[in-house]
Amino acid sequence: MRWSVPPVSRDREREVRHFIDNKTKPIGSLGMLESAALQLALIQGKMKPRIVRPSWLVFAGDHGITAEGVSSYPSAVTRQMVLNFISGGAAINVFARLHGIDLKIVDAGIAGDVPSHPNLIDRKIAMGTANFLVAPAMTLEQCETALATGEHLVETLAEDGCNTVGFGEMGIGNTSSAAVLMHLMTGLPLESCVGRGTGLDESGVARKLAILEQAAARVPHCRTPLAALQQYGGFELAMICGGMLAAARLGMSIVVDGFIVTAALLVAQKISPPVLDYCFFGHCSNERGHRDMLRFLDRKSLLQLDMRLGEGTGAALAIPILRAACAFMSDMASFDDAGVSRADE
Ligand SMILES: O=C(O)c1ccc[n+]([C@@H]2O[C@H](COP(=O)([O-])O)[C@@H](O)[C@H]2O)c1
Ligand SMILES: Cc1cc2nc[nH]c2cc1C
Repeated sequence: MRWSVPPVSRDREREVRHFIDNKTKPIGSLGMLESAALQLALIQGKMKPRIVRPSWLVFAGDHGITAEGVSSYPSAVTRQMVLNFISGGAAINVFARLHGIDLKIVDAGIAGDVPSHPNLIDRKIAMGTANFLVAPAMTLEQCETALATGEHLVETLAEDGCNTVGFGEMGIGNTSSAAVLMHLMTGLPLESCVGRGTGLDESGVARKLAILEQAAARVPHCRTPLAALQQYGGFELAMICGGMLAAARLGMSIVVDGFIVTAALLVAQKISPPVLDYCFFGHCSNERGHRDMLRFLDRKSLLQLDMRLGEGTGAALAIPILRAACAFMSDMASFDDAGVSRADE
């Protein structure tokens, strides 16, 4: 099957654990660095894994549902922020430069023209999705094109020698898409999936919830991942979903960002559950629902910084942690090397 992902082999798990436990530290004392190192070693099939050419794809798209007043910012901000990304002034630009991350912005479906630029990849499917309160967000053909586009972009990164890909997004209104997808993929009540997004107040969140309840009722029993993505997704969400499945199939590590990127992963793991073997969760976003998404997936995030920005920023900040996990595997002395006594039997 085109989208099927092989699980990471666990054959060398004992050997890798033994290698970690032989480092000069009490067993388990490096905490989540140890689980990250184990996972990286198994993904790469190497005792000394490395983060090579970390590359971030930030997918931008607009959302027809914004016509219902579900966001505190106007749709025009999607395009304006993309101009900011290409001139290098957004938070993700700053963090990417700080950590030596290659950054590309993808026009997945911005509702407006954007001038061409070397860091902008034009894959515009349409000028934003349709309003999913009244119609499917996209056609099945658009959905399949978006999945394949994400796949091809990640294949190109792999051909260029990147082994670690981070996903980011920009799209006014996309917490509405993400909330409905979360509801459909996890079965959790919509109420626990809907939050403030860019900054709605309590009454704004109540109105957003009422609109999303009505939208979700438009298609009863919409539980298959492809149908959910077509009905309620966004072009950027669908590209991220296809990109993640490709990255996993190619044996790359995936760094997941916040609420919206994890919603795309919820869809991807319904298509092929082993994609999760390749995922690292950069941070736990403050957007309502993200913590429950991570609980549903039974995964912990590397960071918890009360952020809720998107753009791939929370994922980018986790790169030094993944590098630290690689560094202790390759450079730290073992008990034998250093002549340090082990714990008493
Ligand atoms: O990453 C997150 O957890 C996150 C949480 C809340 C908002 N955002 C960003 O805010 C935008 C969507 O918010 P909204 O209110 O317009 O649906 C979109 O551009 C996201 O990148 C991102
Ligand atoms: C200014 C701004 C920057 C963003 N970056 C990601 N989502 C965003 C939403 C807004 C409103």
